[in-house]
Parts: sequence; structure tokens; C-alpha cells
Amino acid sequence: MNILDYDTVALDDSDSALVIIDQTKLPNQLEILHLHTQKEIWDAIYLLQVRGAPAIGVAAGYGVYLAAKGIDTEDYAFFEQEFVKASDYLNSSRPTAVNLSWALKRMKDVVIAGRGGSVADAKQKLLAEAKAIQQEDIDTCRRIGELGLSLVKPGDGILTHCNAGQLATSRYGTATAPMYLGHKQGYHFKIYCDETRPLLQGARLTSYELSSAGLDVTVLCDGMAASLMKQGKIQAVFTGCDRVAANGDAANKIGTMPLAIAAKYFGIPFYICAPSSTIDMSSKTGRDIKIEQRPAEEVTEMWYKERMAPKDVKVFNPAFDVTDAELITAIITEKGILRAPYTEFIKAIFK
Ligand SMILES: CSC[C@@H](O)[C@@H](O)C(=O)COP(=O)(O)O
Repeated sequence: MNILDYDTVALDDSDSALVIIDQTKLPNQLEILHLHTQKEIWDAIYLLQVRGAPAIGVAAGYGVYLAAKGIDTEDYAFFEQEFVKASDYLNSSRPTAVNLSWALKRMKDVVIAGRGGSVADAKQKLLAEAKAIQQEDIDTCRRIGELGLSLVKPGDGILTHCNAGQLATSRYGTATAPMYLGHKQGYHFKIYCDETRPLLQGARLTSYELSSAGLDVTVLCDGMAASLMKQGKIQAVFTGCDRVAANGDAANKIGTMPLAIAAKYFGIPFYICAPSSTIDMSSKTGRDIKIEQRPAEEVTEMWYKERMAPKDVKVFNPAFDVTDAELITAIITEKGILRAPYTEFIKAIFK
């Protein structure tokens, strides 16, 4: 079976476990995890066994449904109180991708709307809502693919960073959706994929899923991207994102901002692919976006048998950076292609 035949996130047949591909093991092992407890789900998100903003949102939706299912009461007020505890717990797993709190809020709204009804009914509605979040993600990614494809030509060289692919969503990916669609239509893109230090989502995941689908993929170290641009090999950059502020500033995997700066210097369009659920109107600018800091060991010890840096050396390891809106050529959402001034376009989406 191809990796793309597996759901990134699903419920098992009896709706009693969250089933994910353990992304920390790819591309060497395809290991499927069945997660039953809230702690297991929290850990899976924190440890990046399931990762990528939309996939985290879908996992949280199903995860909090499983928590709700396990609350053994017919007292709605008690049910709601326990539900909120479970939701707050999952919400604390990672801070930057807004899809996590967005999905949990959708689930909480179901519980609030169900006041006056039965707990059993609320549980059914929560399951339906979690499934809807997943289906909408599929539809959204497909639309981002269509819109993104309209911005490139057959034969183009396209650079991407991290993994905004199927493994980060429910299907197609965001940044990769135009690539998959173009591939189906015979566009013969040349995809260049940053390895994405420190956790190598580009090398381990993006190059794996795209090459499994038969696309032409080349992996490079992050610091090599500007040289590739200078050689004229890149006609567009597509990346995903974890949170877009109301002014269009966009947080994505660390190393995205330098790509945008280099793309601007070389006159290459730089596109952010973002489901509208990734836009956070409560963050006015990128300065309001909380950037996750990760453990130093990811930089110093993770990939070699021996240490990669001296013991106790100081480490700077933010998981994301923010690309200023002025460096972004367009933000591709399922609701349309947004261009500067972003504030007006973004407000129009949420009217
Ligand atoms: C469609 S996924 C968009 C982003 O979540 C993705 O580009 C990214 O930065 C993922 O970071 P990760 O730390 O692997 O969760």
C-alpha cells in the first residue's frame, strides 16, 4: 500500500480510538498508532506523531469527542464541565497552530448549543462535528489546490518547506495540493523540498509522500534554497502556515521567513497556502502569535548516534517563524486568493 492510501487521522471502527500514522517513524517505518487516552493524544500532538496545523485540528476534534464519550453521566452541567477540562488539556499541547483551538472551539460550541438536551444527544452531535471538520478539511485542500494551480505553469520549479502535505491534513495537503493536482494533469513540475531542520519534515515526510505519488522531487538542505533560486530553478514558492494574523503576517515552520526574503530578492512569487481556519482575527499582527519553543535536544542530539553539538551548549530552537505580510505575494485560501492589503481581504472573508 502507498502511504497516501492511509488516513492521516481517523477513528477506529468502534469509534473508540484515534488512529494515526506515527510520523516520527517515517519514512523508515509505517507504524499505525491507536490512541485511547487523552494523555496519549496530548503526547502524540506534542511529540509530532501527528502534526501539521489542519491535522492537529482534526485530531483534536476526534480526541475531544473520545473524551466526551468517556464521561459517564447524564448530568449535562457535569458533562460540560468535564468536557471543558478535556478540551483545555488538549489545547495546551502546542501553542502556534490556531487550528487546534479553532477545532476545539467548534466542538465546545456543540456542547453549549446542546444545553437543555441529553448528554447522549450531545455525544452524537460531537461525533458528527468532528467528522464535519475532517470532511471540510478535504474540501478546503482540494479548493486550495485548484486555486494554487492557476498561479503556476507546466514544467515550473516549485520550492516548498516543511510538510504541508497530505500527512499534515486530511487529504492533498495545502502547499502540496496544487502539486498533486498539477501532477494529475501532466504539469511535470520539478518540486524542491527543503529538508527543514531540525525535525526534517521536508526530507522525511514531504519528499516521501510526493515521490510515493510519482512526482519529481529533489531534497535540499535549508541553506541551499537561495542558491537554487539564483540559478533560476524556482518559479514559485508554496508553503503552508500555522496561523495568519489579521494583517496577513503568517507563522509557519522555522526557516519559512528566510525563503520569503530570498524569493523577494530574486523576484520569485511566494505563496502561503492557508485554510481560512488558520486565520486568527484575534492576532492583529505576527507579534501577537505565540511561537512554540522546542527542547534543545532536537538540535543537539536527535539525528546522529553521537552528539551533534557540545554538551550544555546554548540552543535557540523556535519551531516557527513569522513571515511579514509584505513579503507574501498572495495567501491562497479555499475562499479565494488574497493579496495585499490583506486586512481588507481577510475581513471580507469573515463577514
Ligand atoms: C498544512 S500544514 C501547515 C503547517 O502546519 C506546516 O507547514 C508546519 O509548519 C508544520 O509544523 P510541525 O511542527 O511539523 O507541526
